[in-house]
Amino acid sequence: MRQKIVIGTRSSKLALWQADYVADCLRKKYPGLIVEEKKMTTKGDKILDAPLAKIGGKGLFTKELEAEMLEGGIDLAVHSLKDMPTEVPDGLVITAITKRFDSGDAVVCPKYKTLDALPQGARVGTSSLRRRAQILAVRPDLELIDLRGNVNTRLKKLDDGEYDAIILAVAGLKRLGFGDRITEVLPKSMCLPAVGQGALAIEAREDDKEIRDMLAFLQDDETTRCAAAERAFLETVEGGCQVPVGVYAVPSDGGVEVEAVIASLDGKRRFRDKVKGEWNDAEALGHQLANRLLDAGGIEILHEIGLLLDRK
Ligand SMILES: NCc1[nH]cc(CCC(=O)O)c1CC(=O)O
Repeated sequence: MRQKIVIGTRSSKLALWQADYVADCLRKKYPGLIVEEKKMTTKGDKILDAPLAKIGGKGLFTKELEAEMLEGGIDLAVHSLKDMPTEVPDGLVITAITKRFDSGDAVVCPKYKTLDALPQGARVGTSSLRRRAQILAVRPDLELIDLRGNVNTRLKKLDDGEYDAIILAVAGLKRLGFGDRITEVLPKSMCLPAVGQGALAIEAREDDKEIRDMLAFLQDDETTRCAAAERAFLETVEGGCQVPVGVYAVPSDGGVEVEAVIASLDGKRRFRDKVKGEWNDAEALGHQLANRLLDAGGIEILHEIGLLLDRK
């Protein structure tokens, strides 16, 4: 048993909440263990003036932490699973995925409350192509405007009157104590979440058996299986957080059901479908669903967006 563990984290309030959460779980489980946090800045934190989709690049929020872990400067990193690229660098693994409580997307709109109630042409802030496409599909009249920055900054921009409504992950808002600002949770029938949205990924060195054993208790098996299906879907459509795809896996009849969408940026074309199967086939189901949506026409959308270079 290690006497001291160093957790690497980004320094946004949300990232710190997530690192603190894991640190507290570790201290409770292993009384006497010294748990330290090392705050780091990633490329995604530095570039705040460009839309995420334009900066591109995988691992925008993870790379610097991963390099530090490989060097031995930190023992583990806590990430939002949704920010994790499907490929983890050699020598590292996602060693545990924590229980997901909230997977959905929220509307924060003090004046009109719901998306339906927004007046014609209202200004809606989101930096996610996935949210943009799915919202335009039902409300093509709305003006979608890019919104960057951490959760606190985004809420401030709304309060300053730059937007009529903004869309954020339910999980992030609740973690930071802003659950009461949510005026609507978008139904999954309208808006499918990002891969892994709401779950935490704990990344460690692959060969660090001691740390990995110590972290094993944080793993939630159900969430892990669902995440496997969702990440397999993403792997096949080949994108990061910033492609207009949504996917959501849930336990169903002792197995798993996976539902996904690929949508054009204007929301006019949408390919959405679902598959159901055994727990053990979670990954295969994710791949299968991705291929089905690509074949149905999704592949043209991804080509248009220029994100899909090579179909695997
Ligand atoms: N891309 C930023 C990001 N990464 C994780 C979350 C929220 C927490 C989560 O989904 O687990 C957010 C903010 C948001 O999308 O509103």
